Amino acid sequence: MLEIDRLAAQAGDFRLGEVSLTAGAGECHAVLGPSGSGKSTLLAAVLGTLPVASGRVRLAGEDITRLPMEQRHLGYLPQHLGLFPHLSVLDNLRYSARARHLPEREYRPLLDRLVEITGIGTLLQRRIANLSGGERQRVALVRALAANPRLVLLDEPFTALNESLRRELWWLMKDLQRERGLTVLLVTHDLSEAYFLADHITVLIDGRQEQSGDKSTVYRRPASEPVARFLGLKNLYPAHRVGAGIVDCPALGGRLVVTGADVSGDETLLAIRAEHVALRQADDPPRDGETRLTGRFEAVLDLGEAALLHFRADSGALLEIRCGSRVLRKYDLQAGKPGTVGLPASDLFAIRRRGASELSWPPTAQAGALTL
Ligand SMILES: Nc1ncnc2c1ncn2[C@@H]1O[C@H](COP(=O)(O)OP(=O)(O)OP(=O)(O)O)[C@@H](O)[C@H]1O
Repeated sequence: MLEIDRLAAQAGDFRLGEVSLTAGAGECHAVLGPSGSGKSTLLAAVLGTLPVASGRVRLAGEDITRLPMEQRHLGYLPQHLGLFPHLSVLDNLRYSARARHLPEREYRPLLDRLVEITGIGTLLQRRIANLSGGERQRVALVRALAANPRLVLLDEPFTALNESLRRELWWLMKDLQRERGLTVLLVTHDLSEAYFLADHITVLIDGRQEQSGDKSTVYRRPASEPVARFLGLKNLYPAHRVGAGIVDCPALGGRLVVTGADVSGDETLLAIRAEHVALRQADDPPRDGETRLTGRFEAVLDLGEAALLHFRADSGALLEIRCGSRVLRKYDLQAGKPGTVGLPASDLFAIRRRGASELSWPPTAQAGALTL
């Protein structure tokens, strides 16, 4: 089990901290955040290549905060791969196990399996310089995993790979986590990768831990505007507190009640995920607690499995809607057509606005249309 407790570190002028997170044996914790937010810096501090200014890192109960890097026995796939160019692929793969003086019979079965699954068996005698980008990435992944580490740190491990290989490796990671109790600290920009692999998610913004929790909570209830925007939530509308648990949100049709968490300041944002905006027919009977908006579809984009729509409400608000592409055909949705959408009360939630007074938290807000 990995426990990071109020970890702070300094890289040049950049300060990271304080970060606290955990990952149990066999779990994956994904670290997300915009470029330059400190994700690789966090990995460097856990790995031991960057000194820790304060805080603790524990692995299986052992405090490794000040342990020399080579005694931590961690698997590491750096963003720039860090393969040894003068060694063959096979010698790169054996490097960690040999450095730890593991006998070949101990590490070879896992290594052979990883080689087979990643399809690099024909590359073993090649030099790193002669490999393609995707081949190097697979070699670096196998190298990070081959010595059967307790914890593996993966910095953007699957970026140069095609979709089908990436998915295959995602499943491989799941297998290794389950079979060997492999614990993973993963840095990624890819939200679907984080949702697939991770049990928990931490979002870093400007070196600060903005939110951390189980992945569905972070997904369903981003705690602040920067997290929401980073996670791709577009439907955010300014709202004002007008009474206990009541907000006025002109863009979403007026007054709404916030039942889960009261708004303690004046300024907040009401939010709804694109996939929670419901498509309705103009003559659909009203539903309890659902806010209806009429307007016009401005754009309709068929992405294959799913579709993205832009809907301009009569109030002027723009809503992004995500639905299955079959729905497009069912309702014959096209840009320029008028339409009606529903905002289910349980899917509307309040978000803390940076720079403004804060909401009371945890974020269990549920908003519903208020009949006044
Ligand atoms: N050794 C260093 N000296 C000075 N500045 C550094 C050093 N290492 C990192 N930084 C700075 O710290 C900030 C965070 O860098 P870091 O690599 O951790 O970000 P990141 O979130 O991993 O970004 P990306 O997604 O682009 O890889 C950046 O502004 C970077 O330039």
